[in-house]
Amino acid sequence: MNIKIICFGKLDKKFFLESFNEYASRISKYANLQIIELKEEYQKEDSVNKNINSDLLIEKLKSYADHEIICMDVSSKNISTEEFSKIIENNKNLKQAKIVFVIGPSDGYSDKFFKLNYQKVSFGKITLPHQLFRVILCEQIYRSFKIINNEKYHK
Ligand SMILES: C[S@@+](CC[C@H](N)C(=O)[O-])C[C@H]1O[C@@H](n2cnc3c(N)ncnc32)[C@H](O)[C@@H]1O
Repeated sequence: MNIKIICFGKLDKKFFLESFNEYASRISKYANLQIIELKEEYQKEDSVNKNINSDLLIEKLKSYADHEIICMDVSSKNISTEEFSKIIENNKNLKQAKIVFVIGPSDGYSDKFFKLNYQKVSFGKITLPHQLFRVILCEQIYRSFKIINNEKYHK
């Protein structure tokens, strides 16, 4: 199974990198994880940055039309870990499945992006910084595999 995370920028803090590497290594037992880092525009006005970064994302996602695309968005539908694991599990053929999770830009998604109606989910109504969110998303992906495989994991 192939899982991609499209996100903006790099992990530049040692503690985030170490945590991410730990979960990436755990996930590697279950899936092929690939991180695609886009260069974020942040030097212009917020509204301009938002459009430029969202347009970049829209272009990038065109290459993944054959993937299930899930955009992570604070203000969208809240889902539990079990519901999140179903998104992974519901891919009919786990070996062939291709999922892309998207971590959005710092200024959020543009109206144009929202109009494209990608599937969007939230891990709750708190806004997490994108580097920390990458770690949390990987932990939830790992946790999902433990649930799917009925394996023991600390609560
Ligand atoms: C710093 S946040 C962006 C916040 C932006 N102001 C907004 O309202 O979308 C960067 C990205 O992290 C992800 N993110 C952060 N907290 C999240 C949460 N609680 N649920 C889902 N995604 C989250 C989203 O993909 C978001 O686009």
